[in-house]
Amino acid sequence: MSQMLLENVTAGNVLVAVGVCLAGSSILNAWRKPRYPSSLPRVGRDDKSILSGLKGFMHVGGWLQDGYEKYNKADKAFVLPGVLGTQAEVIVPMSQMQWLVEQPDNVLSTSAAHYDALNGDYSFLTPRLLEHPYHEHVVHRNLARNLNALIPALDDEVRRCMDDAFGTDTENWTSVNVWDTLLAIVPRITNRMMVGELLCRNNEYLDNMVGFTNDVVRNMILFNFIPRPLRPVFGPVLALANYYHYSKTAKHTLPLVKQRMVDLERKDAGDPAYDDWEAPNDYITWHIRQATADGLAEELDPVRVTMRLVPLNFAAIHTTVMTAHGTLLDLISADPARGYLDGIREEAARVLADEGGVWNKNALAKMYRADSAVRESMRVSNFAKILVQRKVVAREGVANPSEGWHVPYGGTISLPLHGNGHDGENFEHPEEYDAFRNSRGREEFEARGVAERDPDEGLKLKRQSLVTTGNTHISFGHGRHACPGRFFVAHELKMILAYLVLNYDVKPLPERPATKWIGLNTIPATDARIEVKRRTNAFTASS
Ligand code: HEM
Repeated sequence: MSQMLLENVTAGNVLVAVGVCLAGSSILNAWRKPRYPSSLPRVGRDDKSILSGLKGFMHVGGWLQDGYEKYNKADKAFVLPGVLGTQAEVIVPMSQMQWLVEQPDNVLSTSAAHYDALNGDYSFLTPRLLEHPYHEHVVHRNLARNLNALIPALDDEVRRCMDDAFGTDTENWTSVNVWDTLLAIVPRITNRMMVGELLCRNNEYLDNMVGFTNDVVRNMILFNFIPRPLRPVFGPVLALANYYHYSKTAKHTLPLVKQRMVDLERKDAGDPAYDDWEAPNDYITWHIRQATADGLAEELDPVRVTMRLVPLNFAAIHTTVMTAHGTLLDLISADPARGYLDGIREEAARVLADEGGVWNKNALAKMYRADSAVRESMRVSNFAKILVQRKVVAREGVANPSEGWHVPYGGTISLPLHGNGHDGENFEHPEEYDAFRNSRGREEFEARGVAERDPDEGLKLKRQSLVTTGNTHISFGHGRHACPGRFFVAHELKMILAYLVLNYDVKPLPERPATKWIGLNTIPATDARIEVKRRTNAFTASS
């Protein structure tokens, strides 16, 4: 039987099977799509053929831009068609952002949009994890308030893993693949915050956590080709790799979580053996403390805690790696005459000298140039074309007060990240990477005497920081569901950048390795390489 099956696996048969799946997917997609009002203008394909749907994958970015120029800039929403397995969405103008993000969660839901986009039915071990994203609540409540205390640990981890990844050879140039290097650095630093010092350096744990996030991304692509009625059959098969990778991480996290629960209980009970013990400042402690305070027995199951680490790593790893990758390539391929790397080097050395040579909240807050370089890269080298997706979960749908249209239950509404970030009315020379675009004004303001500083102007300039989301900066979302990890990311990326420029010379790249687009998402230039050499007068950040 299996012999017969194998004999039938020819290129032709595979193509036919893929074609049938695509056709089925497109037909079912058309049938189940939410009916958007006819008063909303449409962009993109004007016929419903499968071929047009397939070609749409290549053209959807252009359609989105057309809609942005024609409708969003005139304060109007429009419908962007779905391509392949994705669903059509309503793209609202930035003037409606406040309305969008202020809708209650039982009308427009962030988590339901994430659940659909990430295939929450299958890709995250149990649907419960994304149906009730308790890990997000824990992060919202705990990360920012514990961040300052985490800085010395992050600094320590940055130094260690940057030395490991970039080497310490002061004689020869070393060529490194930027993507792979960041994948060796970022998960480790991020997990120092999530699971602490010992586990964050465990390669088996890290490799499998990264493996899991890759599984989710791969499934996001593959599910597009599987018609919805067939997903209960194929979904569990696609999720096998996710279970495998999770179980390899749980091998390490489960004993840690169980031990932490015992330690916290004994400490709280006043056990004298724990007089000198301090609870580690990491996600595991925050989760146990938060779930205890919230009285949620379900979230105190040690297995559940280990599972929560998985979507959290998913939210943190690729987003940060893509942002760091974009920023490094933008900086290194900019004209050296613009002095970006030297400028950040000068800033980092000056700020660290002022603060006694160690990173702390004040020192990091003064890294205006590094802060600006990252924010500007998120604008010009955006990793998605639309963002801030919300799903209509109110049975009666949602009505828009500005234009009067109504979107039914199941519809999706988003913001035009790319159009807004590349709009000449928002940014002078919008296609140019101007690393210090957001820091020049701040530096100039700081250089004035105190009497000459207008506090309102100071406040306005502060809004140009990486973590301040708003009309012209939505890369972290906006409103109450804006990324709660962004304060952590700002610290992490500034420390990485500072360590790199203080301790390494980097050869400029003649041109920016190209980013490709697949539908509305980027495929970063994962083969890009840079050459680095350890500086003989290296300035170890916390030495
Ligand atoms: C450069 C890196 C990152 C980027 C670009 C990024 C971007 C985003 C965006 C766009 C959203 C969705 C906002 C919305 O739909 O309105 C989001 C949500 C979220 N991010 Fe991040 N993120 C990054 C890093 C992190 C890190 C390191 C963590 C964890 C420590 C994290 C945790 C979360 C969580 C928990 C949410 C869900 C918030 C909610 O729905 O209330 N992110 N992020």
